[in-house]
Parts: sequence; structure tokens; C-alpha cells
Amino acid sequence: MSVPTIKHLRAFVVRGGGADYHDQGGGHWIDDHIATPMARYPEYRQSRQSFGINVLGTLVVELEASDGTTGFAVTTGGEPAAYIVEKHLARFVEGAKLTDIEKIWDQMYFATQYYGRKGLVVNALSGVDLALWDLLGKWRREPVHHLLGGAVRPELQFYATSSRPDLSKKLGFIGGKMPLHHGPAEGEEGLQKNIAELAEMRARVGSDFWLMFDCWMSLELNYAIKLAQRAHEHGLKWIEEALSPDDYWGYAELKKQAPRGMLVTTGEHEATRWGFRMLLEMDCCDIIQPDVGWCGGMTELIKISALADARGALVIPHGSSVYSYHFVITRHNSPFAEFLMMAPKADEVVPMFNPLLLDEPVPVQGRLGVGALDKPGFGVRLNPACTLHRPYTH
Ligand SMILES: C[C@H](O)[C@H](O)[C@@H](O)[C@@H](O)C(=O)O
Ligand SMILES: [Mg+2]
Repeated sequence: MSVPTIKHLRAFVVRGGGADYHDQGGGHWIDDHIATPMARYPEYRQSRQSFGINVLGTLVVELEASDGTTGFAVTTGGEPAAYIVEKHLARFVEGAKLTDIEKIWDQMYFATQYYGRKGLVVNALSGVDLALWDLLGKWRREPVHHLLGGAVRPELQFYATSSRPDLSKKLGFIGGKMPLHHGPAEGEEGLQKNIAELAEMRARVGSDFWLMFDCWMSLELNYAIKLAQRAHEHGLKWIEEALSPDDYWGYAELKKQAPRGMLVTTGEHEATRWGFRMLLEMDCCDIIQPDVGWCGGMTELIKISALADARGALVIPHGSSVYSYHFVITRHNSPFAEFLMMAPKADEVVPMFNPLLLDEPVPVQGRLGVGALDKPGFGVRLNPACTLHRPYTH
């Protein structure tokens, strides 16, 4: 069987949609006084968009093979990522066979290692890698989860991330992860508000529903320990991304000091097998949460997951729609998935990357059967109503 080669790689940007680091309208729960490292500056405390969380926007990577098969993927990266894809990464992709996924990854990573390794460059690399997996699936007419070894369970179960776990419970999710609203700069008063919010939600959802805090890198170690200790009274299941992603030492200490039974999680802003090896070998957390669009793509997530599996750690990828669903359903150490509630009031289930992807599946009563993932590749199409712009060529 002759394998087609990749003729064209194109990088596009598009505004709007694309989940939480993108343009949101006013009053959206995901941009309402969420604690961040910038919250030490009062002028940047109310809105993450005020300090530029949406400055990059979406990267769309499109591939076209010699037999006409096409594949694509979306991630976070915008014009700078498009530049890296067109001006640097394209040379390793065009002309390669569409099955050369490992070799392309290796060349993309080590050719950019001198200025990449994490962040924007690995986001761009991840976008190319996901597009390659979509292309391979489209060519083989198989869903990506088949290419990964197939489903180990008949359906996915989801927890939901939003400011309203009480509504998430009503919508059938197995748990609710709330953004932390007050960081150390707001002192004891802010800490008490955080705990009061948790207590209120616990009263609304009852004792069995999972409740978690997402701290989005906003805390320092002592505050995180205090928050964990006080939140323990209200059955907090896990404290997420409390510290800077680079503070491996702080995470290791937080995990030692966390109340028995409370989980420490992190990883959505970590990248590559090496970064996650550090988190795992320094015993920083109980659950790692790579974002497959940021950590190095599917090719790297496979490696990261094997490292975690060998140590009995769970891998619950940061919400990234179909790009994580196809992975989670194939791994025993990924027993559930995240769903990011992108409806402004968190009161209804809408596609995570809305409106970018047509046929994007969403959980129903907090579950998604494997049948919803059975289209070739990642099973989604770009919405033609979303205007793509190609800022660079090569
Ligand atoms: C809602 C949180 O503050 C983040 O924006 C969220 O996207 C991420 O941290 C997550 O774990 O979903
Ligand atoms: Mg998070």
C-alpha cells in the first residue's frame, strides 16, 4: 500500500470561540474575578482578559495529502504560532509520508528546542501533531481512538468546570470544579470568601458530589496549605494548579501537607515527557492534567501517560474537547474527563470550542458513549461560517 505524502501545511488564525483563553463576552463566568498570578495588581484582578489571557487566540493547522485527504486541528496560539508553523515546522511536514508522525514530532521538537520546549512553541507543535493524527485517521477512515489501541470502556464520564457546580450536578456531571475567586493579595478576607463559596456549594450539592478548586497558578505555598486545610472541612476533592508550574518544590511540599484524602493536581501548563517526568518523580501531584493541545500533542501525551501509568498516577487531560476524549477513552489511568462549561451562565451544555467545530460531541447527562467518537480522525469539521485568516505563508 503506497502511503500518501503531505503536500501542504497551512496555518490559520480565527477570533472567537476555542474555549477559555479566547474572546468572551461580558458577564461570562470564566472571566469573572478568577484568581490568577496577576491578581496581585488590583487593576488586573477582575478580568483575565484585562491582562491578555485572550491575546493569542486560536491556531488552526490544516494538512493536505497527495491523495487529497485533508486533516486539521485547533489549539491556542494565534499569529505567533502560525508564524512558527509556516516558517519553521512546515519543512519537516511537507514531503513526509502521512504515517511519519513520530519522526515529524522528533524533528519539530529538536529543531525548535533552542527556543521552544514549552509554551507557545509546543502549542504550535501540538497543533501540527493533532492535525497529523486527524489526517491519519481520515486516510485510514478510522477514529483516532482506534489508532490509539481502542476504547477500554463503553463511555466517557465527565466532571464539569464552571462557577456553578450545583447546575453541573443537575446536568448529570460527576463533579464540579470551581475557579478560585480570591488570591493571597485579598488576604484573610479573600480566603474566607473562598471557603464560604465552597461551603455554599457543598450545601447545594450534598456530600457525595465532587467539588474541586481550580487555582490557576495564583497561590503561594502557605496560602495553598491553609486553603486546603480549611476546604477539607467541606470535602474538597482536589486542589488544582495552586502554584506556578515551575514550582516543583512547592508542589512536592503541598502534596506532603495536603489533608489526607485530598488530591493535589496540576499540569495543564506543563509540557513534554520531560516536564511531566519532573512532576511525577518529584511526587508533586496525584493527578496530572496535560492539555493535549499544549503539552506536545497526541504523540507526546501517549508518552506522558505511560510515565504516569507506571507510577500509578491518573492522567485527566485539561478540557480540550475531542482532542482529549479520543485519548481518555483508551486509557485505564484516565477514568474520567473534564468538560469546560462555555455557556456564560454555566447553565447549559454547549460545545467546548463553539462555534469553531461542527459535529463537536457534548456529554449528555455527563456521559458520552464511544459511538459519538466513531467518525474518522477526531470526527469534527471546521465551521465554514468562521472566517479563517492565513497571516503567513512559506
Ligand atoms: C476555569 C479555570 O480558571 C481555567 O480557565 C480552566 O480553563 C482550566 O484551568 C481548567 O482546568 O479547566
Ligand atoms: Mg485548571
